[in-house]
Amino acid sequence: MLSEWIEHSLEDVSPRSRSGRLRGGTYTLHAPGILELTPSECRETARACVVSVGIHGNETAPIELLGDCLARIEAGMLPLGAPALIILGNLEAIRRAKRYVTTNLNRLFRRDLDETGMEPDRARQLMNAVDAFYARHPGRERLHYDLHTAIRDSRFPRFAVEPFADTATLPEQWRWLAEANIQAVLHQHQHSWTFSHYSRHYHQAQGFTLELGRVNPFGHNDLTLLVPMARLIEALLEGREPPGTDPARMAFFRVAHELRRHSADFRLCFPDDTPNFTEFAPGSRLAEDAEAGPFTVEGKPLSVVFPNAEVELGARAALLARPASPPGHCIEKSQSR
Ligand SMILES: O=C(O)CCC(=O)N[C@@H](CCC(=O)O)C(=O)O
Ligand SMILES: [Zn+2]
Repeated sequence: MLSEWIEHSLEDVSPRSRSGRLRGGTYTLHAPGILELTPSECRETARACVVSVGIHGNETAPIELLGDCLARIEAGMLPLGAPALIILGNLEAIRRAKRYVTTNLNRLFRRDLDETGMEPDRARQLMNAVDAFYARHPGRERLHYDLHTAIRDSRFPRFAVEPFADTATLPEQWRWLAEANIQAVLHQHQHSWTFSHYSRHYHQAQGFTLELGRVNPFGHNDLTLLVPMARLIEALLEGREPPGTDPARMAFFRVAHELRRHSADFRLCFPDDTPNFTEFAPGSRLAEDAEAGPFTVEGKPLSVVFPNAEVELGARAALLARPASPPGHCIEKSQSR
């Protein structure tokens, strides 16, 4: 059943049964694309894990990676030892191989959301599912990895976005992510209302958006590059303590400024295929907007992440970041980089 869940969810096939047994536990299908795994025995070290993929419909590598993990659980190769909520985010967008259908789902995860439509309704359903899941596992450390791929190349193809929130990241996370071959970390500077931010902000979870390479159609992803990330997710599903390594092998950045598209007459002043984390020197003009005017780099260089001039009006068109110190290092060190 598990190995067919993704396919059946995308084909909108009604499940024969909404719950059942699997090796080492049970599964429950709460709604289309929302699957809970409950181990017969939870390990002491187990976290309450939310793993989400396909929040953007054209980001297929994480869906393939998750499919492999589920197949391994079903085959008895991966003994379930942690409660897990597995989410296929924007089913209709995945079917259409599009980032979203009417609006970007990954900007809607807020409890005061009052928009209506397919994506807002899905955001509410996913928020309710996460709320209920964490409530079923009180006292257990909470974790949420929201897996994505980026539209363009990157100086660091695999990187983590740490949402802005009051909840501090535990040092073990940096160690696990470094071992999972994450190459860089971007600290957010303000609330972003993404899915990983939701779990961090409202549930104090260790939540991250993980960018795992570039957008590709199904069947065109090189999953060998993601083996270390798959091992991390498998360790978490087993309820084992994942292995870690020195976080200083990752590059750390902090968002200094967010570029927003204010008018229809908006453009980014660099080529469309500029890789993420490309650095621009002071004096470089980065954007022109009929309403907000030009944006020029001032002071120290800025690195551009997620540039996209085609976003909806009012939405984020790029993050602009500067190097930051690795956790546990002093500020002076980062400034001298
Ligand atoms: O490559 C891009 O421009 C977008 C890739 C993507 O979907 N990124 C996420 C990041 C979420 C975050 O800021 O935590 C997004 O834009 O939703
Ligand atoms: Zn995405």
